[in-house]
Amino acid sequence: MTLRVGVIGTGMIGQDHIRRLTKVLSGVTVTGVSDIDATRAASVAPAGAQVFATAQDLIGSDSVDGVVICSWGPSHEDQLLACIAAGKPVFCEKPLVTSQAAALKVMAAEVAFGRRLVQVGFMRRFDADYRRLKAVIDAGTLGAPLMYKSVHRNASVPEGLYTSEMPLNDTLVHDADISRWLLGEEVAGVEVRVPRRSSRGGDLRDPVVVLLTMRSGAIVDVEISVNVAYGYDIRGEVSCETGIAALPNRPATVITDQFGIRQAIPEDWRERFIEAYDQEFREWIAAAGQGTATGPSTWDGYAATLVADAALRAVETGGSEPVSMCEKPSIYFS
Ligand SMILES: NC(=O)c1ccc[n+]([C@@H]2O[C@H](COP(=O)([O-])OP(=O)(O)OC[C@H]3O[C@@H](n4cnc5c(N)ncnc54)[C@H](O)[C@@H]3O)[C@@H](O)[C@H]2O)c1
Ligand SMILES: O[C@H]1[C@H](O)[C@@H](O)[C@H](O)[C@@H](O)[C@H]1O
Repeated sequence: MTLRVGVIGTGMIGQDHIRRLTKVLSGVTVTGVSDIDATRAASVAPAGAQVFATAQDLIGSDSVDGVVICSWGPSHEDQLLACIAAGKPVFCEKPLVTSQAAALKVMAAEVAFGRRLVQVGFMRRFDADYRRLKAVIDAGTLGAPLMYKSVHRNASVPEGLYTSEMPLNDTLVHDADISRWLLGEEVAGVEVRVPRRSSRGGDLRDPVVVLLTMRSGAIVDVEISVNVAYGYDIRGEVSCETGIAALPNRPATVITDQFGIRQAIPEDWRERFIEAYDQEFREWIAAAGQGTATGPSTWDGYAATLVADAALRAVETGGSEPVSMCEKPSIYFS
């Protein structure tokens, strides 16, 4: 069976996902696209795909079995609720939504539907290196994890569009999710420290250091820098009782020339996580074909939203902000 997919939001990542859905992956075809910028949608629509005037038209169409949401975060809530109302499996780019209230609304709708329909785009969980790191921690041979260091550096961010809240409510969500997944527990509290500002970002609050205290007492420290110029640099290191487990630096050809001996650094997330995005969609296509979803869920999106909200509060208060979650609905136990 071929899954017929509609893509909402045809900007940077929407176009990259259209490329993988049409040129890389099998068992899937893009039958529709939609964007508030209709010219952009029309210019990137693959051959044979219909350009829908609105996201709601796309979601309701008989030619769409599953939906991929790549619009801006604040639009996700309405689009997710429409997908759930239509009973259609949906892959939604992070962040799931941008407020706790919205996350609870989406969760209530999915629970009322009775099974998972939503997969959130936390692609790190599909990255082979992160999967190997988790396997080492889960094996328990290094003892209990005590600390995790997560480094998240972007070369640059879109000027004017990326605001001072976004390191905490757009970028941090990846680190929050991967920390919960690697350590197998929820976040209990969040603190934020703001070091000397990088002059490269103008008024942008950059970098930031975020401390997550997990329920066991394990501590995660996250560096978020979004203007480092040299490339997209993602690192992770777990300190356990009797050893350390760390992500490898990505293998790359070693170049020797007049500038020295060096390895290239990925330019951005598209390059660094190219295989992870392919794999998250392979798994989504298989699950969506069965009318459901797999991997990061609405619950995980909700958890990351709470961490983002707490981080934004912590910047204001300068203290530790608690994270308290509602009871986990049974559809999210796998
Ligand atoms: N998983 C990742 O690594 C990753 C990487 C990049 C972006 N993202 C996420 O993907 C989403 C899109 O990011 P981007 O970088 O592609 O942004 P972008 O600005 O390049 O593209 C977003 C597109 O969505 C369209 N859009 C906005 N609101 C819409 C609506 N209500 N209906 C239809 N179209 C709408 C815009 O016109 C634009 O074309 C964001 O949520 C972002 O956080 C995730
Ligand atoms: O939307 C992007 C994307 O999620 C990247 O993976 C992250 O590194 C960026 O900081 C964020 O702005």
